[in-house]
Amino acid sequence: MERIRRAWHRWLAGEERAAPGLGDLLLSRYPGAVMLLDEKGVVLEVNPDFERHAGHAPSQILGRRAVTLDAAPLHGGFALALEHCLTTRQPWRGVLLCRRADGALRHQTTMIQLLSEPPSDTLRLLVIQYDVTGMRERELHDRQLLARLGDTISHLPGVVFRMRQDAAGRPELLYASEGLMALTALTPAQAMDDTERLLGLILEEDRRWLEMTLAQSLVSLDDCQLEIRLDLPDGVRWVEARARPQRRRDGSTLWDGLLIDVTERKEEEFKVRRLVSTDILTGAMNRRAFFEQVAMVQARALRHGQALPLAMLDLDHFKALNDTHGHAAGDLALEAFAATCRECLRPYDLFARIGGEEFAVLLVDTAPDEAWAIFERLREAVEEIDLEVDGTIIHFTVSLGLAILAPDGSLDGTLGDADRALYRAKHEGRNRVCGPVDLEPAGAGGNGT
Ligand SMILES: Nc1nc2c(ncn2[C@@H]2O[C@H](COP(=O)(O)OP(=O)(O)OP(=O)(O)O)[C@@H](O)[C@H]2O)c(=O)[nH]1
Repeated sequence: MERIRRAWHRWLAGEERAAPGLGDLLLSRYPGAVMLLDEKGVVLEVNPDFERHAGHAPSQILGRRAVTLDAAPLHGGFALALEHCLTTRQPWRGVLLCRRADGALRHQTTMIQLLSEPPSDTLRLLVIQYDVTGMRERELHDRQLLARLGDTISHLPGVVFRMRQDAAGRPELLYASEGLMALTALTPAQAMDDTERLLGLILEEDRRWLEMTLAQSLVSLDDCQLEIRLDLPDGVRWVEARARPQRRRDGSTLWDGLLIDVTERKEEEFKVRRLVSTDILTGAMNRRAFFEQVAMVQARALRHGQALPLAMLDLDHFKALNDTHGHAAGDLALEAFAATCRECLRPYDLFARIGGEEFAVLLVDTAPDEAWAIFERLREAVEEIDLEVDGTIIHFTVSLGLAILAPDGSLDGTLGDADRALYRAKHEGRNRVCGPVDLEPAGAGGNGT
């Protein structure tokens, strides 16, 4: 600005009129309108390109007050800006809405600088304008577009987010759309303020899974996708998270992604999975599901080098029960037997119907030397079932064959061992537990019949 002022002074003094100097160059090359005003705001001179930029021929404005350019000449910003400059003797910068001769309104970024001309110190005002209408329209358009986009995002049935992980892996939520509130009852502002508050909702097991998945994606820079559970006041909800990583030069990573509540879908999936993996009569898992579940439990046990107690269970003289009381009574006995087993076992032990009246149990997180007592209690509980059929109380018993599944052992092989132990139990009189002799407590066995 100071350079323009000095150049302007030199130009006014005629120093640079003979050969084009900086002032002339500025005036002829400046991509906007330039005016020199007297202290009353009357236009004394304009730059050569004035008409192109301001939309008025010099003849229309020279000798007239500059404020006539203002869209509201009487009380518009131009008059206030000039007054500000004259009273404070400070430059003024701002955007003025001006009207061209053809009536079009244009936004002009305006700088007004007070000049005092020596030796008389006559006051002059230098006004430099640059038409920013296009820029403002684009800005407005972008802002409207962003607002519409924000509106659309806030109506999405999910959450759009951006998260940053610093080089040390510390996460920080940079953005979350409004959907976060419906999903977690946290506002985006609360979650951005305290990222841990949001991440703390993830079940611990799933948090480890999330961290592992993010770490893998970071290495491959592939999209990551996983399902995690959030522990919310109204229960656990399943959320599908998808995110794409972008590595930054400072070692941090940006994750842009989506969170979608998939609880209903998961519940349907569980229902279907339960149906295809469950025996309808007894509610026990079926043979196929048992093999799948045992493989998972065994994979975990392998990490800890744990052996798993397994038993085959077979109702005694079941054919006779069917023959005497009817097949329906047999079904009732099977149901009562399964219910008793579930009562005696813990929810995470695996209990399956392997065949007709043949069942299998795998005890999870149980030392082999504790197994015998558990199965013995189960045997006793079955013995105590009073099954009422058509006014008659029926009793029945079960024989159990115990075996130990080594952490890296074969399930088929161990089921074979348990089957042989079961055969022994039948052979030795039924209603008893048989198994490896080293596990057998002194005086083991049931009330053999
Ligand atoms: N009611 C009913 N009976 C079944 C079902 N599945 C198998 N059974 C019967 O279970 C009986 C099994 O008989 P066996 O294998 O001879 O054995 P058991 O009579 O129990 O004799 P032991 O096992 O030697 O004590 C057969 O009569 C089958 O028909 C079922 O779903 N419902």
